Amino acid sequence: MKECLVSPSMLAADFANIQRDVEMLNSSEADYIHIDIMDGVFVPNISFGFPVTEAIARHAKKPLDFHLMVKDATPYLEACRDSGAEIITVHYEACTHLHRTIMAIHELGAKAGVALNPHTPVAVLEEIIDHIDLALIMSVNPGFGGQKFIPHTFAKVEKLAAMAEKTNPDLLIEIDGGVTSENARELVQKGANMLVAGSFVFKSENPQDTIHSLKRV
Ligand SMILES: O=C(CO)[C@H](O)[C@H](O)COP(=O)(O)O
Ligand SMILES: [Fe+2]
Repeated sequence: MKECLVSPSMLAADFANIQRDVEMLNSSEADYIHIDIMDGVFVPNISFGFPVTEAIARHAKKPLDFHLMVKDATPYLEACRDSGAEIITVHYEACTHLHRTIMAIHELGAKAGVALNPHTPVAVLEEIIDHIDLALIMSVNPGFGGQKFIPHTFAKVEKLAAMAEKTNPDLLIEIDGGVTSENARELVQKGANMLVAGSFVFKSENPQDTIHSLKRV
């Protein structure tokens, strides 16, 4: 049995009952709370903005893991940190000056992550892997919750884990999109150590039990 970190995504929470859902996560075995920020430009959807993330932060007792699906993350990094972000993840595909962005996140005192879309090879991380705390492999095309897991993700996780082993063995390898108990075991076997789950947690009969089972794949 391998234990991994679980970061349930608030994208699948009931937005009319945010406090209730955050408190449910507080008393669960979740390690983080995943916050999806979408700008309607980098991805064809808009999720929620900082007034909402601040409300989440007011009630959250778990660290917040921000996933920025925005065309230009720079103007929002400080607001993420002010909203309690412990991890701030930006997309490789959206950052021209990725190294500068990673440094800016670290200067704010947060952990820095880089997310890769399904079509982006993990090899693009080669020159930045030593400078980041987390790599997020998207296992769906970003923008929406409740999509089907893309199986090619397994091979990407395996490649990334091999890369990380050489130079950054503490790297968090996070998988996001369509994660369920069906694919979680293989993801962890291939080297993932942090799972995001939105629909699978919030749409289940007992979200706390579901989180418990994901931690023990
Ligand atoms: O980044 C995301 C979408 O772009 C979400 O974190 C992800 O989709 C989680 O939702 P689900 O587990 O329902 O797929
Ligand atoms: Fe996400």
